[in-house]
Amino acid sequence: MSTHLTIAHLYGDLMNTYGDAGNILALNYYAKQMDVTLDAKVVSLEEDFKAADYDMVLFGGGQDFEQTIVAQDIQTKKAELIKFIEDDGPVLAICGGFQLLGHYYIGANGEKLPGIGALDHYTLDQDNNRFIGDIEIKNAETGEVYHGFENHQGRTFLGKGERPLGNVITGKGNNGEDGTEGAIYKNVYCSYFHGPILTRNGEIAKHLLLAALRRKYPEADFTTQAALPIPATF
Ligand SMILES: NC(=O)CC[C@H](N)C(=O)O
Repeated sequence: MSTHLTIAHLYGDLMNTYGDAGNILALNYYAKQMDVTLDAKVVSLEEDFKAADYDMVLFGGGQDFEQTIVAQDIQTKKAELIKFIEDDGPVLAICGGFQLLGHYYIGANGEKLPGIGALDHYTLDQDNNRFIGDIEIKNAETGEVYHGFENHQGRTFLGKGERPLGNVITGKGNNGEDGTEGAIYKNVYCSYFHGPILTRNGEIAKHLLLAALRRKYPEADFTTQAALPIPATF
């Protein structure tokens, strides 16, 4: 059976710090082994996002300047993005993208940027400091250990219905206080990990692809794809 997935790369031309676009290369790598073809389309400023047109959404990180622009434009896509998420659409949101899926982000200059409140977290600023460095976390449900590199000013606090992507082993994570990193809500995976995250943590690529396949092809059997081994990168 031939399977195909269409990915919306949200603001891929603006929110592309630290090579987050490499996540598409990683998805392609795993999709090929799962016998799935992919196409990814950048959906940027003043372009329509229709939930029904996509099987997955990627939303990368960005600097405060780009985030200011995106925070305004994304309000026009808010209703369809929430529809996609509530309808179990798989999403990967990194750093600035993670922040803008929540209620708000306070930038380094103290400006409060609105998010879309699709997830219940919020992000505060910090005084003249950033969390920068290698990070390692462990997911409480699967026991999977993920590796990445974080570089963020924002301090995110999770809300209702969200569980962390992992608990911090080394590094700072969401806020440097509560030991959480990232968020999972329905099929939405959020993280501060660059690296990019999927090249270093193939399990997450697999979770996203399987979620998209099962949603798009509910009658099909993806046991073989689910058994795909993930090469260790360390
Ligand atoms: N790497 C990023 O996406 C950074 C996001 C945001 N500008 C922050 O500093 O927290």
